[in-house]
Amino acid sequence: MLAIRNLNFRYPTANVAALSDVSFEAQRGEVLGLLGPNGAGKTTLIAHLCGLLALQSGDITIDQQALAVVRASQPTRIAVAPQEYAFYPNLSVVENLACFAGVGSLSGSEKKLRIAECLAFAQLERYASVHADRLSGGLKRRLNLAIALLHRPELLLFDEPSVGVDPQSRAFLLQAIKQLAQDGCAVIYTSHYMEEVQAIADRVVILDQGRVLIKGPLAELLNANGTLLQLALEGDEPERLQSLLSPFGDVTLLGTGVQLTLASRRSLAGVIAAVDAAGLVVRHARFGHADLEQLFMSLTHHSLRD
Ligand SMILES: Nc1ncnc2c1ncn2[C@@H]1O[C@H](COP(=O)(O)OP(=O)(O)OP(=O)(O)O)[C@@H](O)[C@H]1O
Repeated sequence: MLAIRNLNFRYPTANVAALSDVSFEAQRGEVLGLLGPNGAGKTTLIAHLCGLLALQSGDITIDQQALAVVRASQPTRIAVAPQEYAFYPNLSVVENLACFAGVGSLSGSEKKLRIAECLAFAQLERYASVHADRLSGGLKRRLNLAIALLHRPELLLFDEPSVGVDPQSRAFLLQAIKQLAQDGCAVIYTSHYMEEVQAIADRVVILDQGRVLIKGPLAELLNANGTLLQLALEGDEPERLQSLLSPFGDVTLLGTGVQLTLASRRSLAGVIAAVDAAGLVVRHARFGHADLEQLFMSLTHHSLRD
């Protein structure tokens, strides 16, 4: 549905590119998780999709048509639920919906029906007559969501929608976004919370310093990347552990411990035996497939939150 090809972008005042040769696709019926640490280029990418930044080089198409053409001729096919609150604070919830419904092509009974459906989907019926500025942070995000859905968009962009949201609203938002993809939308969900992306994404693109570091179906990425062992010692001697374990695979310092990506043909038993023979006492151990954070760390040797 959405195809991004070889996208490059540099802000006029910047020395380095914000996006370098970025290519990926988003499909209907799927949540694409766009993940990356601060400054990775997520907002710059979303700004392109919203038409806020002009292309410098590369292509963005929707069903093989240039994005700019689609945005000009059928703007309601794409909707964004932005990081900031995108509504009129002095209007009630339902007045906001009526106002944004009027901006597009909705009118008459269809407009009324769609407002009711979006209120219901975002579970905002109880707050319909409340002024938007009196809503809690979580309810404000839900109003952003309801507004974004009014015109039945085919591509929905969520830019860090859960920042500053209480856990209950966060769980609701994640479930609602998953539902939208199941109903046939293409959804792009940006976040620097890898747990969220891991919870809802079908496909993942990880950006780092403006480049695509890794992309693919979430399940494949998590299964393909070997087995990880995280160890911490009594007495906090991670450097000693790092040199001891380096023959067993790729070792990264991780706070007071280390993370080892086991090389093929190396076994967990061998690692334990080596630690034991060195007389080291293990305080914490975790063994299993990598999660997205660990995958990112094993590729970049720094954390998503650095
Ligand atoms: N208006 C601007 N002028 C110059 N450089 C910018 C501008 N906006 C962003 N940048 C730079 O472009 C790069 C990508 O920034 P961007 O905001 O897209 O990253 P991000 O992944 O959204 O980060 P965050 O999670 O912190 O929002 C960074 O190096 C940033 O400093």
